[in-house]
Amino acid sequence: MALSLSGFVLGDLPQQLLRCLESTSVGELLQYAVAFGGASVLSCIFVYIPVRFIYRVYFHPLAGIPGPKFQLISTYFSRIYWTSPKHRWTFLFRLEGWHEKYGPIVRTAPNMIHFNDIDSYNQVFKVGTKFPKSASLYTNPTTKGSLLNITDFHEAHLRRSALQPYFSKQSVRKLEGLISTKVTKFLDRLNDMDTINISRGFRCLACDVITTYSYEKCFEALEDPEFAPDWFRAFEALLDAPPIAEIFPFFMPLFTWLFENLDRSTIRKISPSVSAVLDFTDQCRGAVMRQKTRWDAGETDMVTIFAQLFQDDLKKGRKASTDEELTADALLTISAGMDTTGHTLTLATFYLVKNPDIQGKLLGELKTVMKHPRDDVSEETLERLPFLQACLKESLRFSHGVPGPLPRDVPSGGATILGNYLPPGTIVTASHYLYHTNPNIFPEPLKFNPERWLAEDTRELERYFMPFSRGARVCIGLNLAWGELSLTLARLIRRYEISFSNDFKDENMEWKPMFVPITKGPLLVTVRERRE
Ligand code: HEM
Repeated sequence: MALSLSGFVLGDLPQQLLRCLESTSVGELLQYAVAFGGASVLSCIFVYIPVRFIYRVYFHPLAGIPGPKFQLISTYFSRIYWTSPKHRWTFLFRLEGWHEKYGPIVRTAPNMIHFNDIDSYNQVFKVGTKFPKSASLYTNPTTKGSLLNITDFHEAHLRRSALQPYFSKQSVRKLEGLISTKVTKFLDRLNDMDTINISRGFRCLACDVITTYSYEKCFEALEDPEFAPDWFRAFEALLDAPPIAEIFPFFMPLFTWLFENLDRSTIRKISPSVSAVLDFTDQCRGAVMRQKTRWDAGETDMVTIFAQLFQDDLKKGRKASTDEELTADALLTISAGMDTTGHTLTLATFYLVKNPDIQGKLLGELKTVMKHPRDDVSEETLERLPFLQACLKESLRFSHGVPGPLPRDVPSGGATILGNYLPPGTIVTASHYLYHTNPNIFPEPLKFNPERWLAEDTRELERYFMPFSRGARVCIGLNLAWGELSLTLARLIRRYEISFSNDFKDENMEWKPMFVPITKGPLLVTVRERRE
């Protein structure tokens, strides 16, 4: 029987529909479903998407902001395009070209703009900013519950102010002996290795510093014969998440839920990397929970960055962190401190080996405060060495911290950027990479040239230098990072003659802008003790 819709009277439409369905065969129903589905897809392709595109280009509140039109077709289309093998990890570099073509403000998605203008950067990334972190990026399940993912200002301020005292310059100075001990261990290890994957070595060093510093429990990554503990390789594998996770981000919570609820041996069979990361998370949870138990039992005299988070702060109205939040922050401090510091030291070493004249000048300066190659030195002394500081700044400029784009939301009430009104909810983005490579500020930006930091007036360079980001969400570990960077680089260069290993190629240092920059391959070196 043909399904007739003609006789329906609105009042008893449900009954009529039921009767009609009863007398319809399954085959006919399927035919209708296919026809309906097909019609929907066709009207979506030929009506909905074009109409929406025309609206976005000509009538949307951001229509006046120039930018590539193909970015306005569909978010899914863009995600598929930018995760395709040819274009994956190239978005950041394409931004450069767009800014050249369209000017300092570019519309990069229907509801998103990117700006390349230092005054606007300082407007958005300042202390007391009204632009919160955007949930469009800070929802990564691996950092769920941690400080990094908090978008609410008040909540972030409470969490930061509980952690910050442990990362003040004074606190870091007190634990300088700890950093020095780990640096000595790292340097001694290099002596008995042939070809050294120093990219991993630096990360293991940073891991051992931050875990000892955070909760007394050193993870002993430097003990691994190849500087490659299992969990560490797993992190490397996971950083390169499959494109499908980027195209359909809403599947991520489902995967996370699945992995949280399957038993570990099953997960190991499905994905050894995920299983190793979960083991590592358990290790972090175990370390921080052991401390919490001791704290709750009244044993408050211990090294921990979590002391304040273990308890309520009634005065400020902050509740003690949950076990999940403590675990997430433990994981965050390790991953945030390990990769960024490791990457910067890798680039510093690469450029110093590549430029023997620069290395020679640095060595000369180091000899003025370290008479013998194996001498220890304090950070305070190193702070007075202008060329070392210049080399570190140049390495940080090349490493970018988090290259971008970093998204922030326009607050209620809207905002004006570069003369353009942006309605509330617009996502504004900025990329540290573009400031660090601005040729008007850093002539020959891709040349490693520490001398630029020794000019008489470097105020303009400093204005464009933000490897630790700026403002309300500036890196919490920057004092610790400076301590690690200066002590490690100074003692490494003073103690060893370093050469590239035969297996090393310069292309290894090309990098992909994931959330942090990841080089194409490792820095492989050989070392020889300086005999003096
Ligand atoms: C060379 C070393 C480092 C660089 C270049 C660096 C860079 C950065 C940058 C650019 C951000 C802002 C990210 C964003 O807005 O999404 C950040 C955040 C953060 N960094 Fe670092 N970092 C370094 C070392 C460290 C260390 C050693 C720690 C140790 C605890 C650390 C802990 C953090 C934390 C917890 C945050 C999140 C802050 C928040 O969301 O409020 N970082 N870092």
